[in-house]
Amino acid sequence: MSAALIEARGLTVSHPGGDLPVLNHIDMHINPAEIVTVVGPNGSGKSTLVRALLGQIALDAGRIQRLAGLRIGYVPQRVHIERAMPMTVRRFLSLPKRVSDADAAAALERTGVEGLQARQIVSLSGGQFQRVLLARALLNDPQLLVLDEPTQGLDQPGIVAFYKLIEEVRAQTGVAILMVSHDLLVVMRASDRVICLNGHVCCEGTPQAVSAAPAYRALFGAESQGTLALYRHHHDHDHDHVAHDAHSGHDHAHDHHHHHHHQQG
Ligand SMILES: Nc1ncnc2c1ncn2[C@@H]1O[C@H](COP(=O)(O)OP(=O)(O)OP(=O)(O)O)[C@@H](O)[C@H]1O
Repeated sequence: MSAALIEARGLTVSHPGGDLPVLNHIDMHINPAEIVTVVGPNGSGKSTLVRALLGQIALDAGRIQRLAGLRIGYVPQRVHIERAMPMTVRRFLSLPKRVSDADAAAALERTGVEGLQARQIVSLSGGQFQRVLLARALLNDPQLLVLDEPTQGLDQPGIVAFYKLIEEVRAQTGVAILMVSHDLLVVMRASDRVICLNGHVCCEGTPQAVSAAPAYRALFGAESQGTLALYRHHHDHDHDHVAHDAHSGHDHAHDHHHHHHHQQG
């Protein structure tokens, strides 16, 4: 039996009207207390994967296995959340489920925004709102937090601070975290495992392995050079994790090296 919190096998998903599947035969899992980040270009199916894992959309094929009674805290993309409603932080934390004042206060404190209860949601900064969303997602004591582009709209210091907070929350609570993100550099530092998605799983493994993988570098081009450089810089003396997932049985069909043979004239 698998010890994973959630596991997908052969996950294939199409959207209505789309002729080709958005996700093709995805195999993935998340272990307890693990921080896993899904990266990929726009439209590569990241949000679709998250919604499929949450059981929000129908599958064409494959299956998803969740640990019995798995508690998930979900923070959808911020752009999809209505913020204009007049509502205090305190009331927002009691939606959809009523929570005690003590629990609300503890959650805000844990995410570094203690004392904001009386504030209107609309008056919060982007970073404060993100932390309030995280506080709400933590209220049901989840075993798995799912965050879809949690740092969208934050500035660089805000992004760094948010990932630091995520790591603290994981250390304190043992929650596993599945994130979708575009912040390649920061993601690489804050994740235990990275899944590079482009309709299928292009490559996956430790941040270091993924940032060196040809499929990842082909997908992200110049931006990937930055993450690789970062890894060389931070892991110059680390010889244990140099090998990437060549032995994991994942699809490396897109990892071809092209050797050009020049004929001598
Ligand atoms: N409800 C839907 N109905 C039809 N097509 C959809 C739907 N949701 C997403 N799609 C399409 O599926 C593809 C994958 O979308 P998805 O949002 O999963 O990608 P993404 O990697 O999260 O993109 P982004 O980085 O831009 O958020 C896109 O081509 C998108 O237009």
